[in-house]
Amino acid sequence: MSHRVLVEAGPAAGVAVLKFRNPPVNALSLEMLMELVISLEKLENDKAVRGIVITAENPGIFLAGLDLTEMCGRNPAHYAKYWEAVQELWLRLYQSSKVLVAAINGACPAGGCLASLTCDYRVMADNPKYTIGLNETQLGIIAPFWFKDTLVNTVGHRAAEQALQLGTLFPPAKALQVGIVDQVVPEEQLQSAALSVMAQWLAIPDHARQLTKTMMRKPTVDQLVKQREADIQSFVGLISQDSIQRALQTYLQKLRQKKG
Ligand SMILES: CCCCCCCC/C=C\C=C\CC(=O)SCCNC(=O)CCNC(=O)[C@H](O)C(C)(C)COP(=O)(O)OP(=O)(O)OC[C@H]1O[C@@H](n2cnc3c(N)ncnc32)[C@H](O)[C@@H]1OP(=O)(O)O
Repeated sequence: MSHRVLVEAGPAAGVAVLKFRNPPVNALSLEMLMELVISLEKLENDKAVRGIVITAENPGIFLAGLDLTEMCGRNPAHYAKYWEAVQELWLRLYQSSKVLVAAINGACPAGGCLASLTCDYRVMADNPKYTIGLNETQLGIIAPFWFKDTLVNTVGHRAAEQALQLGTLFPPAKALQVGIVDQVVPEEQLQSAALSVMAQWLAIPDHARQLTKTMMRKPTVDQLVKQREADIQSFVGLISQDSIQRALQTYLQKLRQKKG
């Protein structure tokens, strides 16, 4: 039984809706990553499901990205286990044979942005409080190569380089202009817009669409698959550095003090 991920049958035949519900901010903790992987595996094996709308149960925060508490003050074995789970989720999402449509109904930084970038189409609610982007450099860390590749595949090299170096979090209109999202709609129309685009994608024969998706994404997937262990070791080495730990602690403290 999954607590942090809710899967519902969608209103249209062949469509499931996967909702994040990991309060307070839908951070990708180890438990949540594992529940997501299990939910996605079940959906992948369900022949009745052809498309999945991915959204947050509660509007406001789509996903707050990776859980910073999983990357601070832990031991190398924990960092390795955590990073392997992050890789696994990305591999499941990016290689999914289903049509994935992200209905972005809240803040979508870093790992949240990455998850949405693995989808085939992104619709974002037009709320200026919501932003999306790979903001790792603002935390004093760098986006790994496969985060970078996923962004480059979406927006092109120049826009990705600028967004990554600056760690830009784009509000909806700007995100649309850069191409990080495909559509911006009034908040109350988000779910219907996602279902409408899903219907367009499902009008294409599955086998042709799936083979095309694999052809487009395989080179990017292969890069990680062939160096998964090395990527884990790089992550563990980097995240264990005192300077990185200090940067992450400072960022977490700033988030906590924001309220005070
Ligand atoms: C060569 C290979 C090398 C590999 C190198 C790898 C290096 C890269 C490694 C890691 C990559 C990481 C990618 C990430 O995803 S890092 C996470 C990035 N996320 C963020 O920057 C988002 C931070 N959060 C926010 O901006 C806000 O919290 C927001 C989501 C907008 C929600 O705002 P609000 O509703 O006002 O809520 P609060 O800010 O008050 O937060 C409530 C509590 O939740 C805690 N929190 C928030 N975000 C996180 C998080 N990502 N992880 C853990 N905890 C989080 C926050 O501290 C509050 O806690 P508390 O109630 O205790 O005060």
